[in-house]
Amino acid sequence: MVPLQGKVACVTGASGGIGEAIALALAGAGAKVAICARREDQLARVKANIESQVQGCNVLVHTTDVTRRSEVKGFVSAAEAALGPVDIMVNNAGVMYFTHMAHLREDEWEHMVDVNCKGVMNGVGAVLKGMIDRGSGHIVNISSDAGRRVFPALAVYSGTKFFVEALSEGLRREVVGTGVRVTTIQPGDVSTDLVVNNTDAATAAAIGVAIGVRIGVGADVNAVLQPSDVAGAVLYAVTAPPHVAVNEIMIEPRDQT
Ligand SMILES: NC(=O)C1=CN([C@@H]2O[C@H](COP(=O)(O)OP(=O)(O)OC[C@H]3O[C@@H](n4cnc5c(N)ncnc54)[C@H](OP(=O)(O)O)[C@@H]3O)[C@@H](O)[C@H]2O)C=CC1
Ligand SMILES: CC(=O)[C@H](N)C(=O)O
Repeated sequence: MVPLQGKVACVTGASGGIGEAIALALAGAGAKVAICARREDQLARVKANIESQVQGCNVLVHTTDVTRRSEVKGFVSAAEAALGPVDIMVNNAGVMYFTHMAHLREDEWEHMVDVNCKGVMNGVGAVLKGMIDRGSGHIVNISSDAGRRVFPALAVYSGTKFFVEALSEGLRREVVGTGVRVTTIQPGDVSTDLVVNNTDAATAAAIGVAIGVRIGVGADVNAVLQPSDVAGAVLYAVTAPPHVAVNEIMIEPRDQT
């Protein structure tokens, strides 16, 4: 079954982790896929991976920093020129730093706001008018369970994900009647490299989390999600019948408290 045949999908932050899995799932469902992130070598790896698994697929790759509005518009323009109008925009790029605020990692605070908040706004801004003009389109914002409750040492990160929730809910209410749908996905712990570049070892030790390694290494299989689990939630939302709005999906490992 190819439920997304003829559809065009853009995925930000698709050089690994959840974004890679989402791009693979959308391509597997028949969509023409464009991916972006900053690391060219990893984007090339993802393109090769998807094309080896999905017959006839040709993934468009665009090096993009989502904090730069012009680059996100450039990504969408490149996708539209090569593939056609964007039907599905997945704003997935994100960063997370475990850090206590008293440690004043102000650069990390700002980086989270820039990528997680401004990056999502830039993604919305690049596709919204076209979707409204065409009377159809689906914006999927990758939030977090941290967009629903605040976790230790994630004050700023949780703030950014609460922002994603508020922006998405506000947008959804504004576009009612236009044919555009908006979904947030709120994953719990997923086995990715999200905290590999964390540096606040004192905070990590204090709250008992592992940084500098892939999330979930050594964890019980029921205590961590795989990126493909999150991709499945995205696929559910974007393949729902046109009259159905899947506004939010919280998906956590069975044994996460
Ligand atoms: N893993 C988890 O437990 C959870 C993750 N999430 C969310 O899922 C999303 C994906 O994270 P995940 O896959 O886990 O983490 P990864 O670190 O594996 O992936 C993050 C992706 O974002 C990209 N990215 C980061 N900064 C930028 C930027 N400035 N411009 C463009 N792309 C950027 C990275 O690419 P590059 O470095 O090449 O630019 C990479 O492709 C994030 O929004 C995260 O908050 C939500 C809940 C749980
Ligand atoms: C709060 C969390 O750690 C969540 N798994 C996320 O990475 O967003």
